[in-house]
Amino acid sequence: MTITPLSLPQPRRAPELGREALIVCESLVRIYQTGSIEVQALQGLDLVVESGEMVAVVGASGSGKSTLLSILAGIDAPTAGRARVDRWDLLAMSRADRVRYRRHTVGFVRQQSTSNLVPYLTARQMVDLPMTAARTPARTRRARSAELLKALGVAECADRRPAQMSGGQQMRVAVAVALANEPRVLLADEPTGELDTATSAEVLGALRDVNRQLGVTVVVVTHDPEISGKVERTVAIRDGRTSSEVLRRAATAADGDVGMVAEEYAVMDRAGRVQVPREYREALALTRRVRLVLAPAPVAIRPAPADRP
Ligand SMILES: Nc1ncnc2c1ncn2[C@@H]1O[C@H](COP(=O)(O)OP(=O)(O)OP(=O)(O)O)[C@@H](O)[C@H]1O
Repeated sequence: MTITPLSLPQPRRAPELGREALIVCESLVRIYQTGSIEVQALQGLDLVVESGEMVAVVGASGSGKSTLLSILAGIDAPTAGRARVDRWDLLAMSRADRVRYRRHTVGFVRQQSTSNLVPYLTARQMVDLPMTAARTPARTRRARSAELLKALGVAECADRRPAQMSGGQQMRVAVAVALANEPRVLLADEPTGELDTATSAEVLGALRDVNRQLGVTVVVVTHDPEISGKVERTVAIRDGRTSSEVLRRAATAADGDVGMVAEEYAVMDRAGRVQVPREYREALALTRRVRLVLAPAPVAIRPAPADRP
């Protein structure tokens, strides 16, 4: 019997994953242990975010989105794998490093706007608080609070307490608080989860401004198609792994109109594993064995003859 070998081009050396990136997660694992029960919230997740990007993370309930964000926020520690943000290795941080990291490198906004805020403080006092903890001089603190509240469109709330603000204003003040110490990364967990459509659009606008005008890298976990459909990159998590990504870019049509084009990509991990989307598997009747073909496209995936109906 003769076996036709695959004819492969000379291998190119794979570059190190995300060497220049701001956020790199590789084969990230988080196992929660409750009694004798183990839950694998993250099962080898890969994620690379470049400095200056705005990325939405989507996925079904329980897929591991909040776990990922808590790890990136320095609140939770991974069980295994690699996670680096800026110069920080999130698996090897001391307690003191973790405090520094949370104070200066990342800002975190939670879903309930009220849980981000202190009920008896004004917006100005709340933005001041993280800077006081970082021993920023009073004059700089005053200037930065005013600047941030203005940049987020809530300057008129400076002397108001949370109860005197709308849900959208509370969320924008929470973003200002998260940005007080000039972090490079803003992490937001379902920031529009409790808001109506108009207010959600307002908060999305604020996150975009933070990204584009202040140059902060934004990672936002969301179920809200208003957010995930409007950012340049949406990463989907399934069962604790990144399964696919949608990239959006502006394109000019033949009639000269500029519109957004969205392209979906499957994500391949370091071991070369790709999850073929269910629609493709069903449409092509792919089951257990598949045939990989190198030409004419770089790689085509076809059903193995025996698996064909
Ligand atoms: N502290 C914990 N202890 C035990 N299990 C946990 C803990 N936190 C999360 N889990 C489990 O880990 C898995 C992932 O949870 P996670 O909250 O990250 O999902 P999610 O995608 O954010 O879900 P949702 O969209 O509902 O917020 C779930 O099965 C969850 O029950």
